[in-house]
Amino acid sequence: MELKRENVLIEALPYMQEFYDSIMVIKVGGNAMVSAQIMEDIIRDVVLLRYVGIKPVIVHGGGPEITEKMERLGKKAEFFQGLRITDDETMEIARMVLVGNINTKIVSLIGISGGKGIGLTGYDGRMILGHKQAVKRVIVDGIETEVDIGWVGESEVINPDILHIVLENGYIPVISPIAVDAQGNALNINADTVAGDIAAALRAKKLILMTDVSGLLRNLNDPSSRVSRVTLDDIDPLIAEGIIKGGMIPKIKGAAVAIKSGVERAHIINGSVSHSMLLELFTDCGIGTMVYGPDSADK
Ligand SMILES: Nc1ncnc2c1ncn2[C@@H]1O[C@H](COP(=O)(O)OP(=O)(O)O)[C@@H](O)[C@H]1O
Ligand SMILES: CC(=O)N[C@@H](CCC(=O)OP(=O)(O)O)C(=O)O
Repeated sequence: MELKRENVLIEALPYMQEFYDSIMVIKVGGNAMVSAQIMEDIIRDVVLLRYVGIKPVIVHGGGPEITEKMERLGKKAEFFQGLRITDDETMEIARMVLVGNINTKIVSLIGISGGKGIGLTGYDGRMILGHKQAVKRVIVDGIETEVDIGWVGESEVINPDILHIVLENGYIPVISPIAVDAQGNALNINADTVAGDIAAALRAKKLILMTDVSGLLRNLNDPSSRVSRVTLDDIDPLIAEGIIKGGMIPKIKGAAVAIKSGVERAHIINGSVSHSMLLELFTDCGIGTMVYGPDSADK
């Protein structure tokens, strides 16, 4: 039975009270931004959160857009264990797409919806300091081979000061997944990893990872196989069994990093379903997959 409109609002009240003044990190994946309309809807929902007293922080991806731009420039996109092999030219393209296109688009949409967005990268306030990932060793035809994945980084230190400053002044920070190393070089980091690290550093109330599937699925071809709750202890076995793979690995690992640092819950939800974030946050029917630690089994 459909809820009457006023009941929807009443049902939301305890959640609004609980979340008031808390920080939520929202990762919007390139695959969730499948259309301009979806992107507009997601951003409008984020502005709504700000107006009910939540402090949202957006971390955005853009993997499919980087690949498309590379192909248009005649370059083949290559990945190693889900990470984009990033040579000098790829780094330039990634910065162009992430910072130049997607970040400014999101900031602009926030403005159109009546909020105040501010675009940031790891360079700003030295927010994400990192280093290049080590050369990988793999066995090919029985021979150990080295793979250099280029300017792919991992974060060492997150300085959240700049985020607190802009949040306290009513802005919605929009972060591109670019870090900086000690020499000032740009590093490409998976956006789920950045979102987990930022949520951890801010001790956010929640981390919300928006993607193009309804959550963690036991069987990728069967949407009804969604796992609604996952504890930290479930994660390694699910990866070892091959149930969690590809793009879901950095998501679940980012969620785990956040939970271990005190974030109460992480949610993996389908961003391409209209207003999925509002349903997750403000209604009794949790959607998607919730990742939680030993102390937070409730919704
Ligand atoms: N067990 C799983 N459940 C759901 N999705 C999975 C699973 N294992 C791998 N995936 C893949 O992860 C993808 C989401 O990650 P990704 O493509 O990186 O999205 P985004 O751009 O939103 O970060 C899904 O589209 C799916 O193909
Ligand atoms: C190192 C690495 O792979 N970085 C990612 C950064 C963007 C990203 O993570 O975007 P999605 O969230 O849309 O996948 C990339 O170059 O694609």
